[in-house]
Amino acid sequence: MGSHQDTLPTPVTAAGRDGLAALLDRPERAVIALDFDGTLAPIVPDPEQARAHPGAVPALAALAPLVGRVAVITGRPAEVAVRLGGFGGVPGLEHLVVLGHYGAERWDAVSGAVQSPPEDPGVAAARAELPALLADLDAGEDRGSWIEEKGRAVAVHTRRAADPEALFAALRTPLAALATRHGLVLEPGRLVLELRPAGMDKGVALTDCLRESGAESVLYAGDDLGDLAAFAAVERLRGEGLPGLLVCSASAEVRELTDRADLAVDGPGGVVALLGALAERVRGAR
Ligand SMILES: O=P(O)(O)OC[C@H]1O[C@H](O[C@H]2O[C@H](CO)[C@@H](O)[C@H](O)[C@H]2O)[C@H](O)[C@@H](O)[C@@H]1O
Repeated sequence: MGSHQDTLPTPVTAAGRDGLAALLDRPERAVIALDFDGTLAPIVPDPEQARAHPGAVPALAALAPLVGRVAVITGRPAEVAVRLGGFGGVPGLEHLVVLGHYGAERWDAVSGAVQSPPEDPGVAAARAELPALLADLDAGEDRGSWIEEKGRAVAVHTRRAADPEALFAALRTPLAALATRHGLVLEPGRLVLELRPAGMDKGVALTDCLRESGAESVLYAGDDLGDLAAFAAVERLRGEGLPGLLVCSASAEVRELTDRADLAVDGPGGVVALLGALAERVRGAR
């Protein structure tokens, strides 16, 4: 990896500068938590083709031994994020944790196993109704929608449609109604509408992870609407005295995180550069 020593950016907010200072002061008590798609992995049209940015695993592996914990918190099934990210069996990532399905699943590198709750029967019921509903709306696969089977959730993607935003907008209300009918919630994301069980979000997942780790500071990086719950958790915890740094992996597709972030970087490449610069700064201070 090249030198990042002089490239550690300064957060634009006082709270973010405090968060970064606390992280650098006691890195061994810091938690670094990151989203996967759009943050560690560039966005691509086919979710199965997504891969971690080539610099992501080396940067995480360099940083992880220097901090209290590194966690990936993702809407993906944990096993899928581990596979697409290439996170398993990596020297330096022996204690990595991947919290999948917005925190409902947990994979840890020590055991290599995934812990999951029982499946919600509402997901199977909603899944069974989806193809007919999309056909009734003239929004089937022939119109560019694509159903992602996620096991504990089901998602409808519109990125491949001729007008992805228009299809997304047209599907939002009917899919919200379908979710409600089956006791699920609708999770909107980057040209994706996911129907998933209620009761867990990235804010709950991050808060639990911080408590379990005895964290004294946190860095959270995300790019999409599902990351706002984690942003809100960090904001709340800052009010309770836990310093935190909010990083936005910025894109032209999502604006909602930029104003809430202490630091905006240019997509996964910017996140990787930030992680590398952090590792160098921490190592240099030893
Ligand atoms: O929480 P995340 O790790 O950000 O996962 C959120 C969703 O990401 C995936 O969809 C997004 O990435 C795809 C691949 O780049 C892209 O094609 C799609 O348009 C994006 O929305 C994934 O497919 C979903 O299951 C995740 O929930």
